[in-house]
Amino acid sequence: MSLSETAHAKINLTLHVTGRRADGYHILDSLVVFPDAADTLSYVPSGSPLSLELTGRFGQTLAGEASDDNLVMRAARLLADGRDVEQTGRLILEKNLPVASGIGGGSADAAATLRLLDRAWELNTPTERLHSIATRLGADVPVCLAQKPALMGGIGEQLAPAPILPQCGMILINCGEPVSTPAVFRARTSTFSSAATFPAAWPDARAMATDLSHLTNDLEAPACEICPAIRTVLTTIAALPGCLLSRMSGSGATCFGLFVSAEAARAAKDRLGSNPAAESWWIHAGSLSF
Ligand SMILES: C[C@@](CO)(OP(=O)(O)O)[C@H](O)COP(=O)(O)OP(=O)(O)OC[C@H]1O[C@@H](n2ccc(N)nc2=O)[C@H](O)[C@@H]1O
Ligand SMILES: Nc1ncnc2c1ncn2[C@@H]1O[C@H](COP(=O)(O)OP(=O)(O)O)[C@@H](O)[C@H]1O
Repeated sequence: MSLSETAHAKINLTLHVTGRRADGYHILDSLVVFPDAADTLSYVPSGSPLSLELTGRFGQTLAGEASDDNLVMRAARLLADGRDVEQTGRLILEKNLPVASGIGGGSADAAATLRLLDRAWELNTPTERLHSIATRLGADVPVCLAQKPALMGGIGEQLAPAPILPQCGMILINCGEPVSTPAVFRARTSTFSSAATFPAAWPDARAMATDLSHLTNDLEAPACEICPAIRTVLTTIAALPGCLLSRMSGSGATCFGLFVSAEAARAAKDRLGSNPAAESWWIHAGSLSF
């Protein structure tokens, strides 16, 4: 019987860089949410050694890289490490999310692999061990394990519950240019922000957008220097009817717009049809998955 997992995109509603560790990694303070845009990872049992097939709009983007280097296969190997498990079966990754785009697609796939193979191989791995494996795979992988809104600290491994979020809609736009995360961290100025403070809950999307507008993504300015097309996307989103807030996610280049509802976000997406620049963009409109 085949099994599958949904790997939701990760969006940093805010991202403050508050410090830097001796090893060069940056200390972050970020409010993270998960919209309904996602990759899908499936597992089909077989007696053959574990393999990975890539499908979906962005499958070809990853096809040039060795399958063993894919975060899915790296996650599988780490999960099996030191366990009595035969690493067999077919993994099929439907890659719907743009690659190297600030929405943690690879991290979401790695986390989905840990959840999926833990079930498929009947490992019952303790949560703390899954978290520790996730941390070794990448700074964004731990938050993608539960795919729940979270306040992310440390370099990404410290997780606390997010404020209670209101219903809202979100549009995501990626201009198609991959952006290197280390390059964006390197391009930032040397100043650090303080950690953000949040209320316990927001009554509605407007109140949330107002509070978020006083906070920042500290990687947005350096990413715009590296990839000026991000500015065009941000301006386009901000001008959409009903947009409450526009901002870049992670290290870019994907930007999001907040709306009162998924319907409002979809209506705004329809308006983009008349924008010639949008023809080559990846655009998603929907809601947050709680
Ligand atoms: C910036 C963020 C914000 O959520 O998102 P993305 O832009 O990747 O989506 C993440 O911290 C990215 O997490 P992830 O993509 O897993 O990073 P990793 O593979 O662990 O690290 C890639 C590189 O980014 C830099 N890095 C990453 C995380 C961090 N807290 N400090 C850093 O300085 C380091 O140069 C590191 O070598
Ligand atoms: N399953 C995967 N999906 C996306 N990228 C992957 C995957 N496996 C390995 N990678 C590598 O990880 C890098 C970061 O990808 P990604 O997670 O999409 O970036 P971001 O966190 O900025 O959205 C890519 O450049 C790619 O080479």
